Amino acid sequence: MSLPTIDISPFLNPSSTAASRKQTAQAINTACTQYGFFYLTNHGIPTATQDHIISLARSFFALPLSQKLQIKRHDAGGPEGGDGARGYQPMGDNVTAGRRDMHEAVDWYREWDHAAKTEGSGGKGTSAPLQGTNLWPSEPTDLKDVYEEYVKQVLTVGEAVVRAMGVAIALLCNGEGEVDDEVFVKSTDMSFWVMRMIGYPKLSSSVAPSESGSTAADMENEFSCGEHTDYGCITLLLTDPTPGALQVLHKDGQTWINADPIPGAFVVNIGDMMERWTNGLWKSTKHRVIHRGDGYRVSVPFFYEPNFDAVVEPLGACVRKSGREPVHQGSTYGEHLLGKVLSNFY
Ligand SMILES: N=C(N)NCCCC[C@H](N)C(=O)O
Ligand SMILES: O=C(O)CCC(=O)C(=O)O
Ligand SMILES: [Fe+2]
Repeated sequence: MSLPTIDISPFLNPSSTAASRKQTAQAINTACTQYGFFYLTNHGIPTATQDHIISLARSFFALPLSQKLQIKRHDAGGPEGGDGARGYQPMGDNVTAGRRDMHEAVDWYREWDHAAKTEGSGGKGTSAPLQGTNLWPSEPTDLKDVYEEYVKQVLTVGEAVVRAMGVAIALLCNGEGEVDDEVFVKSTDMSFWVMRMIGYPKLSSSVAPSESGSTAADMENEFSCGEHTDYGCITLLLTDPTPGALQVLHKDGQTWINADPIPGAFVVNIGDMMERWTNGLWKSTKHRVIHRGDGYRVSVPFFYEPNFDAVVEPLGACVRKSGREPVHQGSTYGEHLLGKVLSNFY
């Protein structure tokens, strides 16, 4: 079993035909209904740029801990402010489902000043934990410039994918009433994006997940990143070539599929907000990382998320198409994100 591939070029190229866009949209429907994960090709970001992003990440993680700690994140903010969940998180600090993940990471978010459209959420309030300024390492010296340029490029790709997803959902729910095929574009036009640079040492334990008789130490060493769903709209994942690390849960709920990297392609998956909008027609699929292969693995997921203030609720046509009650009564993406971020640390 392997994941489908989506050619996004019809949504990036202004002279593409309606037929080619429809073909891409239909392929997205199949991929998101069956897997919630796919490979994305013809996205316009050169392989050399992707390789540069990965090699800078590798150089950063190879630095002495004391140097990495210069941009350490201390907390997820709070009423007195903090670093807004931005900065370096040492090995074992991240927690998924109550267990330590065996990875280290740096997070950057959209700068807060521009994140909120309204006065209310721009002030200190419930959003305080995410207000802060990005922390950039002084080494590698060109990391900040290269990553900031990459953010601009990957935002263009994210926009094209959610545009295609709007067309896809309108096709899928055709006949179930009005569907605004720009709904995802409008709700992400100030995307409160997150970029995360992750380093994974090879796990030392040889115990398989949940094998009985494993000791406490083994358990701590079981997952590079425990099983979870992503929080928002879509994730555009870039990784080094290490195979066998990222695993995606098949919708049978039992089989883990290896999402091995394909050179030049992004691994894309949908997050919780996309599942909510589509009332479960598309699934925010569980995935995990177990790195027992060779070498130190690095990845850089880019989370293309809704606006902080976007109200996300099931679309009427999707509710009718699904034949189910609405899966959620609606809330802002910011509220959903805060609930996640505040429970993410050891
Ligand atoms: N989607 C993001 N930001 N990915 C990092 C998630 C790792 C899972 C997280 N600790 C959790 O418990 O959900
Ligand atoms: O490193 C990877 O391959 C995936 C990471 C991931 O799932 C996440 O950070 O949300
Ligand atoms: Fe993830």
